[in-house]
Amino acid sequence: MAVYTALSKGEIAAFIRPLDLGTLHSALGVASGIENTNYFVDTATGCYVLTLFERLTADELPFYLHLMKHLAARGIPVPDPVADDAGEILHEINGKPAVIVNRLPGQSVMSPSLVQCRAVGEMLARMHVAGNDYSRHQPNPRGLDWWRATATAARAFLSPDQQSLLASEIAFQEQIALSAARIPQGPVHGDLFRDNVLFEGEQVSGVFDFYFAGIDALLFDIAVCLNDWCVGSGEHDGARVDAFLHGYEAVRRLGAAERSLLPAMRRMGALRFWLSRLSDLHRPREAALLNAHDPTHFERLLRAIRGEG
Ligand SMILES: Nc1ncnc2c1ncn2[C@@H]1O[C@H](COP(=O)(O)OP(=O)(O)O)[C@@H](O)[C@H]1O
Ligand SMILES: N[C@@H](CCOP(=O)(O)O)C(=O)O
Repeated sequence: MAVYTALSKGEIAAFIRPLDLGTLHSALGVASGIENTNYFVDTATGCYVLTLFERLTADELPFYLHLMKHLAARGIPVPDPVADDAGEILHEINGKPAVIVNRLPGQSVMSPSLVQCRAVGEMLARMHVAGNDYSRHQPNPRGLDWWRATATAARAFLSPDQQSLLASEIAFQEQIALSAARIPQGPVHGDLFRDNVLFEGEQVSGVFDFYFAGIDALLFDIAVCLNDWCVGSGEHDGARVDAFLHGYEAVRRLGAAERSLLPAMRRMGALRFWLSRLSDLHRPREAALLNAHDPTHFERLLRAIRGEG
């Protein structure tokens, strides 16, 4: 994120007191990320991340928080929300919903090796398998309805050529929606970019930022990853794509229908992030620290996957 809500050390100390996390040693606002306010919080018992939700409401959060608990309980290295004495994992601070999770070890890798691409593919498949029996349901919050609404709002900022690309891509995605609904579905992370994964050497040590998760085609997650992890200077880096898919399929094989829908899903992933970046750019929020992402990157990628690059 950014730090949208500044918290004093005293406020953070008061927040963690009922959670048995020990004395507060330090609290540092985190500059990366764009959705929520995050603080790295170190206490006598360990290192944690405190997140204040700036857009999501308390009603919307249980799907994400329980998904993280579900995956953590099955050995996936994801943040595990800390419960209070009553077993409640969703808290409140300054009138906003808040959660505190363990800080995962490792670093994000912006230029992943083939071995790291394979490792993230394998981890994604493990997440998909582990999420198979997750019982809560919520549609992908960045699905068709959201694209339509966001495209309408973004239109004023686009050239005629961009408007026509947007309209034609949404029409294409509407056409394939039925086929996409017939391939394997389950909880998807929805935003598994390089900055949401941590590595220790070649091993994935953490996957975080589940706040765009929902139930959707598992292939959507694969497409989002290929669009971020396996893109070099052009549309895609074939060696990285192969490494990622080999890793994924070592755990979960793709069906024939999934394979044939992959290019369409990659278009869907590019559309989704083009739209969200446009929306963030043109409707920026107040933040003490905020780094906006470039929408034109995904416009170019979308054109390239459509064969118009
Ligand atoms: N559980 C965690 N363990 C380690 N680092 C984390 C964890 N959660 C967040 N971070 C760090 O905080 C930064 C911002 O988190 P992120 O979830 O991307 O924010 P936002 O939801 O605002 O986009 C990340 O880039 C990462 O460095
Ligand atoms: N990954 C998205 C932006 C979402 O921000 P995050 O920091 O919450 O991952 C993008 O690159 O557009």
